[in-house]
Amino acid sequence: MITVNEALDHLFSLVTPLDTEEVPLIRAAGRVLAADAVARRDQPPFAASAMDGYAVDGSAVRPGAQFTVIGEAAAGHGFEGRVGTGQAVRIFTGAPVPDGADRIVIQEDVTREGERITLGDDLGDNTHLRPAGADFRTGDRITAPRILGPADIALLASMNVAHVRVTRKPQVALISTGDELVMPGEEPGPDQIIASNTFGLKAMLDGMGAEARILPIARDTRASLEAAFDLARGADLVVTIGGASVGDHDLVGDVTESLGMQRAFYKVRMRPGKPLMAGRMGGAAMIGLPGNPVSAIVCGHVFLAPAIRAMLGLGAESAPRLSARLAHDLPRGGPREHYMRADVRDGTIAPAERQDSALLSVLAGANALMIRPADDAPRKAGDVIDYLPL
Ligand SMILES: Nc1nc2c(c(=O)[nH]1)N[C@H]1C(S)=C(S)[C@@H](COP(=O)(O)OP(=O)(O)OC[C@H]3O[C@@H](n4cnc5c(N)ncnc54)[C@H](O)[C@@H]3O)O[C@H]1N2
Ligand code: MOO
Repeated sequence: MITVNEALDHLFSLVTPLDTEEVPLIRAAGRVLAADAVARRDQPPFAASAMDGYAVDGSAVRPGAQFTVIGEAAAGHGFEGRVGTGQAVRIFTGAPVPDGADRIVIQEDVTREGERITLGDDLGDNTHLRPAGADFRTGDRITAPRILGPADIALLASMNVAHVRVTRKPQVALISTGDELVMPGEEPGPDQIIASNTFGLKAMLDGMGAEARILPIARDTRASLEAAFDLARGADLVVTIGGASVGDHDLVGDVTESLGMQRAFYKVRMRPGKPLMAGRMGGAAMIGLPGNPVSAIVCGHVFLAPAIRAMLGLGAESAPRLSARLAHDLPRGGPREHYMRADVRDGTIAPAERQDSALLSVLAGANALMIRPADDAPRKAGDVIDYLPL
């Protein structure tokens, strides 16, 4: 059986960064920037006031100094003239600072009578002025690749970049397999359960910038599975769930082989997730996940997420790990790398008591997958151990 890292390397060789498309800014949040975006202007485009007050020549500012107000500068309406000796312009936040002025005295520090102002005693030395280009200048760049968050979107808008080039969304087809499954909301028979894995995986995939399609459940017959693969045409990645193991009704391996899949690997030395398979089928990458709900979601974090990031042009990297101190002693580990549902709090990590790969409630209550290497020696409380944050 191959290791998790070997399986990941195979997976990265099955996927490539996708082509790109241009989208309006309003559609760009969460997308991956695929080409540098370049500022089309300076911000601010002029020296601007940071406060409401009076614009004056800073060299004349001292307690008790007097000025004559000769006009007004507001945001969107600058003052056309020049501020001369002994003169001031009433100014508001965001307005262009008029020629001849290089300091704003805030209105709290001023007494005004008619057009005459007198400065107070405690003026400080802040000029309350934002120089032109203080935020960014024409030609400044936001470099690709980068997942565009709200601050990036605001910055792009401010740069007057209305369209950006992003990586196309990976199209993922999700196929549940099994006679026991019905969709949420349907009435299950006495031997049936509700399909959950496709829903959890779709949430994960859509959340990271892919577009996942849940296909109709494939029944445990070759014809039904073949029909599902037919519906998956056009996807960049086809993911099956269940039917991957060695039982008489586990058909995914056989059917994909007869449909021409070039298999890269089958079975990984990990727990949960052992009966994982992957390869290329038609124009798509194919990953067969084990059916146990926690196995499918754990494989989603460990394999699907890095594969999607690679397709989005974000590089071929395993899921980022953090580390914490063990809350209590652990006995010797097993022969497979073990991804244990765990709770991290204040730098300490405690694995959940129950680790059966069918227990979704335990997964939903966890905030980390603690990683015990294969054949891990017994551990002591306080030992540092890696985990994937959930
Ligand atoms: N003799 C052996 N038996 C099993 C082995 C083995 O090595 N030898 N491996 C076990 C391991 S580990 C796993 S994991 C499972 C995986 O088996 P399959 O991938 O074939 O999955 P199924 O048998 O189809 O389903 C397992 C389990 O999960 C439920 N399931 C399936 N799909 C869904 C879904 N979309 N939503 C919710 N639940 C789902 C299914 O009803 C089963 O209960 O095999 C072990 N057996
Ligand atoms: O690998 Mo299975 O996924 O241990 O339950």
